[in-house]
Amino acid sequence: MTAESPLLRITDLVVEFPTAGGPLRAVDGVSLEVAQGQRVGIVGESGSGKSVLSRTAMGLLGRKDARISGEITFQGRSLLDMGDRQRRDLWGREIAMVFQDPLSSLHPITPVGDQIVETLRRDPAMDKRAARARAVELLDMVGIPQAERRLRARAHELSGGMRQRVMIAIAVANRPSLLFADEPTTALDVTVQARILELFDELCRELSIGLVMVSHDLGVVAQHTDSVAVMYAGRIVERGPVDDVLRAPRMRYTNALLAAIPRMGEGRRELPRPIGGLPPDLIHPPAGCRFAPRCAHAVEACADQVPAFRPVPEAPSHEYACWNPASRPVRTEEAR
Ligand SMILES: Nc1ncnc2c1ncn2[C@@H]1O[C@H](COP(=O)(O)OP(=O)(O)OP(=O)(O)O)[C@@H](O)[C@H]1O
Repeated sequence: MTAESPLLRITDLVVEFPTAGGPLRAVDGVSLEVAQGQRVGIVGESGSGKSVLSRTAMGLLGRKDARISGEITFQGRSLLDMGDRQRRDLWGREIAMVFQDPLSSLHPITPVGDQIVETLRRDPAMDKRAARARAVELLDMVGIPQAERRLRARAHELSGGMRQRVMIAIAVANRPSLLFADEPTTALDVTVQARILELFDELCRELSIGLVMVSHDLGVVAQHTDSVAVMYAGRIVERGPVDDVLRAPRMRYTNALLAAIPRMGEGRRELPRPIGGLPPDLIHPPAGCRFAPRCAHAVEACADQVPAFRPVPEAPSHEYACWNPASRPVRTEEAR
């Protein structure tokens, strides 16, 4: 992550929802940076705050929806203080999004080609003819065969993988600098998933797009991101270059997440070990380390003192928040 001018900078973000039981802090003091062309993964158990964090960073969740404090800047401009119109201008041009379910994002009746053309024509310099030619190029670029013919197809006439490719073509149509992908391949079968993830890799490399990928799948993040932030109960508890964090995790929860991955066909001897216990109540979270009540390695400090981020001495961009960290890689061979 570059310190000078990241594409996206999130500083001390808190997102709190009012609920009948009291304020629920879904994101609690998160800071994160994404540089141009950098692929950042956000991982964590269900309910850890990944989607709320990314939806707030995209500007989909704002002060009207929740109590938000902290700062989010995109290319130096504050996203939280931006008016709706300015924000809409950014979407589809500078900031793009791909979600799990393309059917709900694509129009059911309008041919996909027209939907791409419409996105392209947000640029006033783009006439209809040029937009159509560019739409063919885009479908071709995302690996849709017979692109010219496919322009006329409607969403339901395409397979799940093709629909996700169309969504990606729309997302990158105006060469955004930042792309959010929330569980982008979860609904797809493994082979299609691999091709789509390779496509993201290519797009980030060739168009220098910064990518924020939310995923519960550590294997996907290990192979298709440069750095990773591990979330637990609204906080980032470990972060850094993906190879360091997932090969040599220090925070016990990251270890537990890795141990919980089911693996097939690798001749493994150990069975996946699901994380015991339940995530904490975010209205009344534990006082110290939030993972402590479920952690087999908890020491006295964990119960009432929040662990601060500490760098790993031999790899200082790898940081973790744990009072009793793993002293060396515990399950190195399983990280990938
Ligand atoms: N609009 C809302 N009002 C109240 N609570 C909410 C709201 N949206 C999310 N939450 C709560 O915020 C917490 C974080 O949710 P979030 O969806 O970000 O988790 P996640 O890590 O993305 O989970 P998953 O992997 O299941 O999508 C959860 O406890 C969730 O119930």
